[in-house]
Amino acid sequence: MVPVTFVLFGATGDLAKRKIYPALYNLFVDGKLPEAFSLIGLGRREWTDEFFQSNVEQSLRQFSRREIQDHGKMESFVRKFRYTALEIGRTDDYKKLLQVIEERESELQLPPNRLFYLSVGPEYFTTIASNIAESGLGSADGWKRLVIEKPFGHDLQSARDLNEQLSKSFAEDEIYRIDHYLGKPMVQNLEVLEQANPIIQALWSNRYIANVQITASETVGVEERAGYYDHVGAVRDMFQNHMLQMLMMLAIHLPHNSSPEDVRKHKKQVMEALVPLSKSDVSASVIRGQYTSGSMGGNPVKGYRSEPGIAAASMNDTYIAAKLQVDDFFWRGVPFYIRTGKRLKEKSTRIVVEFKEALNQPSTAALGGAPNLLLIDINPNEGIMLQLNTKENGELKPVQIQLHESSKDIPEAYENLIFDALTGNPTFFAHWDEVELAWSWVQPILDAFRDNSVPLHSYEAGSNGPAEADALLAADGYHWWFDSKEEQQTNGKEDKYAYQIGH
Ligand SMILES: NC(=O)C1=CN([C@@H]2O[C@H](COP(=O)(O)OP(=O)(O)OC[C@H]3O[C@@H](n4cnc5c(N)ncnc54)[C@H](OP(=O)(O)O)[C@@H]3O)[C@@H](O)[C@H]2O)C=CC1
Ligand SMILES: O=C1O[C@H](COP(=O)(O)O)[C@@H](O)[C@H](O)[C@H]1O
Repeated sequence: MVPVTFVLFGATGDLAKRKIYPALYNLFVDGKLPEAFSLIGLGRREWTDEFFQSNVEQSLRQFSRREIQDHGKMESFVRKFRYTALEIGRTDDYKKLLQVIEERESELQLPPNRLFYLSVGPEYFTTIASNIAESGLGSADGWKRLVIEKPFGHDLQSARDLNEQLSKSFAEDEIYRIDHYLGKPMVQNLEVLEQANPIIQALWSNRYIANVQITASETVGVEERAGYYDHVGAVRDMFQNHMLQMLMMLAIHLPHNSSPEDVRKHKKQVMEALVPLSKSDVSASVIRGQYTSGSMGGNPVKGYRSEPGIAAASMNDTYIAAKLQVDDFFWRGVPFYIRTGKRLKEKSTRIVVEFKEALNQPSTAALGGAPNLLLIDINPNEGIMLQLNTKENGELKPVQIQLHESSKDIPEAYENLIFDALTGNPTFFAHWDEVELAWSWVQPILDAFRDNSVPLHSYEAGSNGPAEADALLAADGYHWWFDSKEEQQTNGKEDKYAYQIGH
């Protein structure tokens, strides 16, 4: 692997501690970090290298998916880390940083390949990018890359402004916009599922698919992020990025041996085919919700407006469901239902593809069966399940066949994404075209929410969300799958439908 210096802005922060250090450590253990690797951590705090290294060590003990058993290995990992205090707005600090980087490069004989990872608030992105460019931190004798965390903008205009600013210092192919859902193994698998399986490929269109349901439900509430979340809501926090990325990954039809450019080109085509909503369409296709008090796992929990730091009359959305249409040759007429929310009954991210009934035959439901379904479990369980019908005692009976269940010892999203950024593979990062099209599609929803021209439905914490989201599907003759206990796949015998190969 190509030697590199990893320059981490926000090295003293929460994301670095919980995600970035553990990801780098697990890459190191798996032999997926370059032999010659240096990390320079940056923050305002006046830390020594030793203090920084011991913080990194502590974060590995607390957050790494692997238990730290080999102390020697961990020592050799943290020895690659150095710390320098830097104030983002102070240009002199970048000159000092350049010196530190060059000293380490010469000590370790590294070429000037530099990856700048911005694990700081979005208000700092443009200042950092321009200071990097102006201080000569990008060298003509090596490459430079910029990895940025979300949120990428607050709406369409601010995202465009941000991109314009960044592009003065970094070319598009040097910018890696993280969407951690794109790092999840099952989301990465979506590309292959259709491409590498002729059976699925043959069925993957409006000819056989009735509807697609994409759900990301969370049990957590707003936690300690009130200041951020109350201005953002589910639509910006999850829908504009993670949910639309999952839709793109499911709906693309890729040619064989596709390149990263093919993936991006086809994702862009999906976004271009999304039927736009006018502001006045929003109330017919979008459900906005906010949680009230309720109970989670038997414990009472507060409603959103009583959470610390949340405005008492907040109209912020903690839930959103929407019906989308992809108007292209493959998907015309197939509704995509998407929903995400906080303080829901379970933590689960999944995609359900519901197939149409057989032609010229009575409905399978009338005979005791159920529609054929393909369930793609993304998080926290990972797996694929196919629901078919069989006959038992003269009656149809749905059975669920577990096609794939991932082992627990698999890389986390951040490991996959950091590895790709280090090796220069942009496939699973959000290209500007996708981000812009996603903001464009979402903008009428933002406007309607801001103007309160759509109702804010309340739902009890611990429920499946507002009843109005059920009505969105019922109007088309469908319902959300796997919301009720008896439909749920439980790996167990009490499950009404469960039938599992090998169990
Ligand atoms: N935490 C998470 O789970 C997630 C975070 N994100 C995104 O990641 C980014 C970082 O989040 P998070 O780690 O939680 O934030 P924190 O507030 O925990 O950390 C912020 C970091 O920025 C540094 N910093 C702030 N201001 C300055 C400044 N003026 N000069 C130099 N350094 C500065 C801080 O260093 P110091 O205090 O030493 O000055 C600290 O290291 C944000 O964009 C967030 O939206 C995205 C997904 C999940
Ligand atoms: O980006 C975000 O994602 C998390 C949910 O991520 P997951 O991997 O646990 O599904 C969400 O809680 C957070 O609000 C949001 O900013």
